[in-house]
Amino acid sequence: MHLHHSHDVPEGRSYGPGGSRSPRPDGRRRALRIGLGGPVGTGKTATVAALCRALRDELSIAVVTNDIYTREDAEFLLRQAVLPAERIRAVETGACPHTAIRDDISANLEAVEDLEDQLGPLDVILIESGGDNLTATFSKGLVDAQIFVIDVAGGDDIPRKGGPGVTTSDLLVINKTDLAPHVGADLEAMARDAKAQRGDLPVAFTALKTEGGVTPVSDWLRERLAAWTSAPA
Ligand SMILES: Nc1nc2c(ncn2[C@@H]2O[C@H](COP(=O)(O)OP(=O)(O)OP(=O)(O)O)[C@@H](O)[C@H]2O)c(=O)[nH]1
Repeated sequence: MHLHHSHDVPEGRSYGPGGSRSPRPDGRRRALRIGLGGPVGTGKTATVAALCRALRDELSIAVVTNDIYTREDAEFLLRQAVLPAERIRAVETGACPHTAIRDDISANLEAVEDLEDQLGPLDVILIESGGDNLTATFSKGLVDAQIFVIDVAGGDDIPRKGGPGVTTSDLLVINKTDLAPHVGADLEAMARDAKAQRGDLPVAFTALKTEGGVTPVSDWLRERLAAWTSAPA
């Protein structure tokens, strides 16, 4: 099919914007698109890697990474062989990664549609944003749901301080709980503060270096996917 190379995002994209379930031109439902954002070094790539390992035998998964000038995150995932190489795409944002996931989403949309064209039906596409600050959020035109990853090493007052990632993400991941005793982070206070900021929106505490550490996130993703596939197309 024809791929868009312009920087404008045309109205009525072929597979429909995030949030819309409009089918692909061949009538199939498009993949569920999940964004992963969060500050530098909190474990976004580690979450993507662990999700791929946990789910790749049961689901058809692909990944898009965003880095400023490099393909580092994609290369890490390739080295770790979490998925076959053709399932991993790198977008070099060349500037603030915010822009690529929020304002000018055309390069990411192109990567997503390209993956679906080349690989056939996919269940999930994970879109990882470059490391950024607490305000990085994804355009609803790019993703159907977003995960925001923070860690206990960044300070246990981050959930209390809020910010759009903490307050509005569909899943807040608080990673590196294994480090809590070493950095004096109070996990119960973090859970309380997150609840106060997020109400009923879910929070997952993870220790990704631990076997099975990604389970709360993979369980959430399975639920999202079940809701996505059971809703009318
Ligand atoms: N102790 C501990 N380290 C972790 C955990 N998860 C990730 N790490 C480590 O934290 C570092 C950063 O993880 P990444 O997954 O690269 O973080 P990122 O958010 O993708 O980083 P950027 O892409 O640079 O923003 C790596 O050295 C990981 O091995 C965890 O649960 N516990």
